[in-house]
Amino acid sequence: MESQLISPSGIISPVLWTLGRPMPKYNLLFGHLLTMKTYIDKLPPDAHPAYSFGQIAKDGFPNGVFYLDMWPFFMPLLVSPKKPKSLVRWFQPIAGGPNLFTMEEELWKSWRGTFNPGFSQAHIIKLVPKIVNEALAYRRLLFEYAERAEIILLDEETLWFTMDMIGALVLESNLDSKKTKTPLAVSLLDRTRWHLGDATINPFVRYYPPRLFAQWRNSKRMNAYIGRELDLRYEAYKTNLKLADNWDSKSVIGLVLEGYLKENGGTKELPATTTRPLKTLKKLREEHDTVLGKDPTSAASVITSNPQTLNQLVYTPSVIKEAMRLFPHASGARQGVDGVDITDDEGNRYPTGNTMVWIIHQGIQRNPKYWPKPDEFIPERWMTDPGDPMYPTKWAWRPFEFGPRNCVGQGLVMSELKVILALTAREFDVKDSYEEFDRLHPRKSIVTVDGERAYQFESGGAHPADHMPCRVFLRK
Ligand code: HEM
Repeated sequence: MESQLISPSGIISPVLWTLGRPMPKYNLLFGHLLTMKTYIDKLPPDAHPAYSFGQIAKDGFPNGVFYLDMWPFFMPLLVSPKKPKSLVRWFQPIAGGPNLFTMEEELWKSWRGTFNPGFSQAHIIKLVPKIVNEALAYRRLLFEYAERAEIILLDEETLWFTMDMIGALVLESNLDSKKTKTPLAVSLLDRTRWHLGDATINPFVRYYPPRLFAQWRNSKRMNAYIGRELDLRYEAYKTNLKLADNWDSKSVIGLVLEGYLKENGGTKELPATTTRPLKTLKKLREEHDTVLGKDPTSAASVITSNPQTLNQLVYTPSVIKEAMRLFPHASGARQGVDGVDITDDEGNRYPTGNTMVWIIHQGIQRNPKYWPKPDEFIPERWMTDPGDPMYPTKWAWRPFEFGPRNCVGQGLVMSELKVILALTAREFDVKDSYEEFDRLHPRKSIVTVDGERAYQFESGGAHPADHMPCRVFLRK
C-alpha cells in the first residue's frame, strides 16, 4: 500500500506545516500557490502540470514525497481504494456519469467483474485480427503522408485513429471517425481540447463560459451516441439474436452487456446511459525480421493467422515500456484517510488524512533512485535479469498503476502497440519536424522542458507538444 502511494505530491493544511512536515516554501495566506507559480513560470505555458511537481521533488525531496497546499484549486482530500472527489470532477465531462474510473468501492467491484472478461488476455488474443485490420488503416495513413510529403501532426492523427481502434474493439463499430466525423469521436476529441487539469489555477480559464458550454454539449452528444449503441445491442439480445453466438467476433461491449444481463437475470433494463538513436530502431526492425519474416508486407497475415506470434516479440515491448516510462500518459490519485500513512524508502511516515495523494508518474519514472540513467532511452533495461544494476525497480514503472483499480485496458493497449509497430516500423522513417514547425510558427515563450521539445501538455491525458509535427518517409 505504501509503495503505491509514494508520491511527489499531496495536499496539506497549515497544521502539517506547523508540524514541520516536508513541503516546499509555505505561505500562510497563499499556501503553495506562489511556489507553484515560480515553477510554472519556468515552463512552456502549456506544459503538463506534472512537470512542476516532478521538479519540486527533484529540487528538495529525494524520497519523492511532499505535501502541497493548492487550496482552493485542489480540495483538501487519502488512502484506500477511494478515489478523490477532484478526480470525479475531472472525469465527469468525459464519462458523463458514474464510471469505472471513479466509482465507489462497492459499486465498482461488480462493474469491474463485468468488464474483466472483455479485457482478459484470452479475449485480447481473439481481437488481434481486428487490431491488425485497424493498424493497416494507420499504415495507409502514413503512406499517404509519405507520398504527399506533408507535415503530419502525428498526435492528432493518432487520436482519430485511436477512436477507430476503440470503436472496432469495444463497440464493434466501424467509425472511420475523421472522415465521417462520428459524433462520439468529434465530441470526445473536442472535449479533450477543452479539458483542464485541477492544477489550472487561472479562474478566467477554468470558468470561461464557452468552455463550460462545450463540455456540457459534448457530454450530451457522447451519451446519446453510446446510449443508442447500447440500446441496439440490448434489442438484439432481447430478440434472441444473441451477441454470444460467435465467440471469436464478440466485442468488448458485447461481453460487458452479456455479463451485466446475466448478473441481472437477463431481464433488467439497462441503466440510463450508462530521439532515440537509430540503434534502437535497427534492433526493433531486426526483431520484426526474425519473428515476422523478412517481408514487411506479410506481417499482417502472419499475425492474423497466428496472434500468439506477438508473444515472441521481446525487444518491441521493451521499446514500448521505455517510451511509456519517459513519457507517461496518465497518473493515479487516491483520497487520503485519517490513520493511513505513506511510508517512504527510509521509513519516514506521511499522514494522508485531509489530503489527496497524487502519484506523479513523470516524477517516479525518472527518479535516479529507482532508474540508472533515468533520462536515457534504454529499452535493454527491460531485458535484464534480477541482480543486474539496470534491472527495473519493482513498482517504479506505473503507467497503468497497480492494485485492483489498475488499468483494465492495459493488455489491450500493449497488444495494439505491438501490432502497430510490427506493421509500420520497417516500412517508414518518421522524423520530427519541430525545427520547421517553429520557423513557421515562431513564438516568444519557452518551448522546451529540460531540453525536450516534445514535452507533454495535458489534454485529457498527456500529449506531445504541438501534437508532434513530423514528416514520414518511405523506406527504400
Ligand atoms: C496508453 C494507454 C493507457 C494508459 C496509460 C492508461 C492508464 C490508466 C491509469 C493510470 C489508470 C488509473 C489506475 C488507478 O487509478 O490506479 C487507468 C484506469 C482505467 N483504464 Fe486505462 N490507460 C490506457 C488505456 C486504456 C484503454 C484502451 C482502456 C479501455 C478500452 C482503459 C480503461 C481503463 C479503465 C476502465 C480504468 C478504470 C479501472 C478501474 O478503476 O477499475 N484504459 N488507466
